[in-house]
Amino acid sequence: MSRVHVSDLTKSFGGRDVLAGVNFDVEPGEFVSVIGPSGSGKSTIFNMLAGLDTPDSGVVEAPESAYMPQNDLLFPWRTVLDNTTLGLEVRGMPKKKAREMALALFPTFGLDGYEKARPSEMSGGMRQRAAMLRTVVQGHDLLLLDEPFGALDSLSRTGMQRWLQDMWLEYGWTALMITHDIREAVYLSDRVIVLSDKPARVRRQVSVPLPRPRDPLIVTTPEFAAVEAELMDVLINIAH
Ligand SMILES: Nc1ncnc2c1ncn2[C@@H]1O[C@H](COP(=O)(O)OP(=O)(O)OP(=O)(O)O)[C@@H](O)[C@H]1O
Repeated sequence: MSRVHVSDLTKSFGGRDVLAGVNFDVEPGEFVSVIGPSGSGKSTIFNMLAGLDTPDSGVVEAPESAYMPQNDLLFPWRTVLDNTTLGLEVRGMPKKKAREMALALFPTFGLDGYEKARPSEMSGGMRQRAAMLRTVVQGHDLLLLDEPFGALDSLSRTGMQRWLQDMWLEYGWTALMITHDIREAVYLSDRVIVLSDKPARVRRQVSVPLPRPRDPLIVTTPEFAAVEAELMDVLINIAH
């Protein structure tokens, strides 16, 4: 089951409350974004979903996940192929088999011909796709994406958002994504969870009832703008 269930989650660090009772669910196959003020505990929640940290109290139920952290964390001295096999090798898969599995995904991820390149020889978008390939090849149903496109320029970012939507439609993952970009959240998501300022609670959940596949120009429609405005309004009220 790839359902995510988070209930009454609390966490403090050094006596300072960071999470003050966080509740949300994510249904199998749903794409949900999490936005909120800086330092509101988004990465802390993801660490718990990934099993890297434990809550002080509350319940976290999530299937085994593939976690793609904020920066791509590719090793500069390894080739792209050897970077993408890393997750499988760590889990004990023989190198040959790991390479076969990763190589099969290279065309889909737009990385054909770059197997032997080093990360420094690739664009930011390609590095992100390589990091995503390394994540996806591990075969988990739940994708945790922490600001996957934060380091990219706006044009590459738009291209990558469209690409991610296509991948998600094809593979049917359950996806949770942290982003600071309201437009990115609306474009990609079925639902957006807005966290309050620290200590975090879920302030609002906003559904995005826009049809798929979504053309990048959907951002210019009144329906898109209405969802964007609702989110903007919640976030501005948190800040003041
Ligand atoms: N291991 C830790 N030890 C101490 N404090 C921590 C630890 N992890 C997180 N924090 C603190 O908890 C708070 C929430 O951090 P977190 O990284 O979850 O926020 P965030 O919403 O992801 O932030 P941003 O949007 O800036 O990435 C911050 O004040 C941070 O300093």
